[in-house]
Amino acid sequence: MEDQNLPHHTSQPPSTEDQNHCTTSDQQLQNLNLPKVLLHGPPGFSSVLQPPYSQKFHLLNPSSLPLHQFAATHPHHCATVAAVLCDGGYPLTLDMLSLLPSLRLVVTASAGTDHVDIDECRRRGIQVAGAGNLFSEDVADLAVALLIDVVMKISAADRSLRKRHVDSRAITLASKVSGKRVGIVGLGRIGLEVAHRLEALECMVSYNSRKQKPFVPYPFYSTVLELATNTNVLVLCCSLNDQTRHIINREVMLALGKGGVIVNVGRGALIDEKQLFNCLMEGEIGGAGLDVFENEPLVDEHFFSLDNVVLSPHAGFSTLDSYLAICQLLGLNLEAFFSNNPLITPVI
Ligand SMILES: O=CC(=O)O
Repeated sequence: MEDQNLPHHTSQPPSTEDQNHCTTSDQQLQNLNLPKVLLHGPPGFSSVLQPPYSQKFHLLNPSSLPLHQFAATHPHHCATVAAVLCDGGYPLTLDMLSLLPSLRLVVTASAGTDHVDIDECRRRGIQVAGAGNLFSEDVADLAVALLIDVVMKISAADRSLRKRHVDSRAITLASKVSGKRVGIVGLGRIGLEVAHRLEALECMVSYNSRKQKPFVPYPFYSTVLELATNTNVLVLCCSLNDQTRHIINREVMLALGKGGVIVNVGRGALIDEKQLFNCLMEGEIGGAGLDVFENEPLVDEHFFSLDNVVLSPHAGFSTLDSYLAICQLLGLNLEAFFSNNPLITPVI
């Protein structure tokens, strides 16, 4: 696979060398009775499964080959793969799943599962485990950091200073974070973490989600349009599905208004990105902080020219602490499944 298709989740820190799928005969003998686990992620992905877990499975690592080519060249392996360990940036579509007739488990190194055909997994009785809440705090921290950066124009001021525009204060008048009316779209674990942080910043939090949450004190709006109408900032924390794709359209952006800011730590396609660019250009909204993009890992370069946009490379979960924790969690999920125990962080 091309380097440019490498995602985010588990591509760092630098990995040990990939395990080659053409194993030596000694290894083959050793592996005979071990469950076959196919690694579906960026080069270096094999390093996410560390000892002792890596020794409990027969790992197949086709990292340089797309899955369908691996299936064509190694049909015997694909016929008996019992589990797939995948990265959030690597899709597992219906077609791909059909190449793996013995598949019983998918473990993904991501909290989001929009890259996996969950309906097909459910239909075939394939269990799925994800990152659970492991990244929630990191992602919430980043969401708030992006919000503060856009509103207070920190990155813009930094760029200005580096260009020796020493009197940059004149052109980078920022606005206050405290007192902002912030609408959170999707009040799951990440959304709640964002809300708690914003309370400390004296923002007024409200939210939209599929259902009103009786246990939270924040005002609920049943549509994103109403939420946008009543807030200065939207923070997108919901998952991507058919109902939420382009949930932030031009109408919502216009409702948010000229000083409005959008922060996205969910998935790129929650926003109609072309309309976002147009609204930013036309001054219909004030700014955006984006950690996720519609065509990841590519970023629409139009955004590079906008000083009121802060960009981050889908890095909400990529602290070293969380990387170490996800490595362990992936192994624990595999081990649980093959010992007939419940998954640690089940999705289905
Ligand atoms: O985007 C990050 C994740 O889904 O874990």
